[in-house]
Amino acid sequence: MTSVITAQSLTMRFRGCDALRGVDFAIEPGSVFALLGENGAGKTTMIRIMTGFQKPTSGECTVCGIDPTRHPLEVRRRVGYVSDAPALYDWMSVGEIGWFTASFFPDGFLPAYRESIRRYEIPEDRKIRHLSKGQRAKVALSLALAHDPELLILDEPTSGLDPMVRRDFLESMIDRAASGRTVFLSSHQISEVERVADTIAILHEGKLRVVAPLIELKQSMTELTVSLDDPLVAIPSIDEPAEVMCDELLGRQRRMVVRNFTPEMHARLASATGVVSVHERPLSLEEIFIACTKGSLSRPQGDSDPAAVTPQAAAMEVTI
Ligand SMILES: Nc1ncnc2c1ncn2[C@@H]1O[C@H](COP(=O)(O)OP(=O)(O)OP(=O)(O)O)[C@@H](O)[C@H]1O
Repeated sequence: MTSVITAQSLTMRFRGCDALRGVDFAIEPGSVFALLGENGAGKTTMIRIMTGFQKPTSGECTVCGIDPTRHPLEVRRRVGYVSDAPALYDWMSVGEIGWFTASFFPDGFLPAYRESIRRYEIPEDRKIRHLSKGQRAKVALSLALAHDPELLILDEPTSGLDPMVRRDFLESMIDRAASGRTVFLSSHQISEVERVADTIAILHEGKLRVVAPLIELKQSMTELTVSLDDPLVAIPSIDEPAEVMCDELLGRQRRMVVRNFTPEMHARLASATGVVSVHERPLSLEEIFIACTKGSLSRPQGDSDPAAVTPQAAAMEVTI
């Protein structure tokens, strides 16, 4: 299957800031792919590169098989894109902006746009500058969808929409994916994303911490609570294929979020000297997000636990 979007070692360095640090992923057609990340994680930068508005410092990206750096207009013709702050011509009316945009697309754009505007109950003769924030978002979405693009790229698509419209809109994304089209969205709204996305990527300080199908991601992450005899006791290190996403010491309890933790590792940990008990608990997507975005990646840390090891916990770790 040909990927709709690919990113290879994508890096974006602004003055004094590494917005993206070696990002790799590939998105297959017919999926709803959600890019999650805290403020400043690099989501908009990623989208600006994909849509040809930003040239990466290094690395490669393709969108619908096209390099957006070399052919930005071609990419923008093929995809539907709504930015986090859609720039619409304020002096046009809702009808005029549809008519104007239709001139860049094949026949069929204008009737589809007008139908969408009618469903959102926005008067065609109203000026863009007189629309509410939510109405502007609806106009931007209608413009992005009217040519029925094979790929829809949405930066914070639901900000400004009321809960009813938000739900309907996100559910319509599932229908798009079912018909073979692809949706890429960036969001902070984890509970909403969880309802619609089939693949999740979590970006933290410009680095992708995880990219995986939602179900697989949730099955692979576990929270470990290790009760200890003594807070200074050394416990066996958790090695590959497992990955410690975060690690905290709370009194005599070590709390870790671990990916790909196996029953053998559990048995080894539970039988270690000084370990009283080991409890495992599945995590919600929100808890996974917090575990992946806690702490700073720029601090010098061990390879197996790049997220947030407390100094005490790091000092206690031994390899067996
Ligand atoms: N043109 C620029 N010049 C300098 N720094 C920039 C520029 N654009 C973005 N950055 C920086 O790059 C980092 C990533 O910004 P970006 O807008 O991609 O984050 P984001 O994940 O979309 O955040 P938010 O959720 O707050 O919108 C931030 O630290 C930001 O300050």
